[in-house]
Amino acid sequence: LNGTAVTSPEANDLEYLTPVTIGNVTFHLDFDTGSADLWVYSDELPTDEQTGHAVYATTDSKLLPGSSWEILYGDGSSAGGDVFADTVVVGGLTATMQAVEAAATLSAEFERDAHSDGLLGLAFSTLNMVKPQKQSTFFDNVKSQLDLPVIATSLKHGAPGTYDFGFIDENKYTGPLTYVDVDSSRGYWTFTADAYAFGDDQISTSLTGIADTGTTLILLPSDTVSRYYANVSGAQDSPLHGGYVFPCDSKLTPFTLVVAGNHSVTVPGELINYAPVGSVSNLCFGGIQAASGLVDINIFGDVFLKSQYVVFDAGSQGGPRLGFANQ
Ligand SMILES: O=C([C@@H]1CCCNC1)N1CCCCC1
Repeated sequence: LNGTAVTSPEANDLEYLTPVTIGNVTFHLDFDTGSADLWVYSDELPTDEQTGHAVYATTDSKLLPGSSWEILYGDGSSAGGDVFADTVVVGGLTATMQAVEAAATLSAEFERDAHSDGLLGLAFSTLNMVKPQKQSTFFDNVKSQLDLPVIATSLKHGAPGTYDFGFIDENKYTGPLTYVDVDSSRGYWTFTADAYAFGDDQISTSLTGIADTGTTLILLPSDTVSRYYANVSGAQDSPLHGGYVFPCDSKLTPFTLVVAGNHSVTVPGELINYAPVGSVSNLCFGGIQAASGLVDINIFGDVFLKSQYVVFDAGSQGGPRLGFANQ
């Protein structure tokens, strides 16, 4: 059995939300290939923090005795609580004894997110934060039902896309799929590009980072980012806006990763114009920004992933790997 779930972007493609049924309640969760916990808003939160969200009824649920969870994300946000076992359905696929992590505390960033009802982690289960015993991700729990141990993402700019589980949909991409090996030793979908390019200007330096559906932008080393915006007239690193901004009518340089020897994975300039900074100024915020001090790795987030049909292959032909094709 395989499955497909439709995922829909919030305003400015800030995050993509996908319906997940837990017990008999449907939650809209942020699928996150950069973490490995499935957590949801719950009745253990202060009532005002539950308002507007689907809420997990812990009083009707099967507790995992003695288990708890606490996560600090690289963007500084955090959440924590206790753990239950429940039936979780995504895109027609069912995990009967899925660890569902009920939020009892949320940081301000999550309290401000009026739309997401929680996260569904799709990184490797070694990254799960439940104690005393790590729990398996939804993907690990359904993997044995799938034809192939793969998740394939089709995230789009300003339009619904899909998460395919167990199969690769040839109708969703053009040209060949190019695969690159993944180093899963830190629990992320980490890969290395042999070189990268800003437009026609190739830089023969390797770039290692993670494919992270839960991060909005592309986050790179600050000197690399400054070199990119040197190509964009009128661009400036604005403390007021928290990163690089430029005139909204700028023609942005494409960003290319060179992988698997000589295959180019290119993000068109248009996708690097992330969004206007506000309703009055004609400044736009860049889709490539510097990784914050908290995070010491590069993150290829949604701005990157939107240009590709991406196959997160956990080992259909040996080790874990990522496949990229234009969509
Ligand atoms: O917390 C995160 C991200 C935050 C946004 C959502 N995806 C997971 N990490 C990924 C990069 C290394 C540090 C941990």
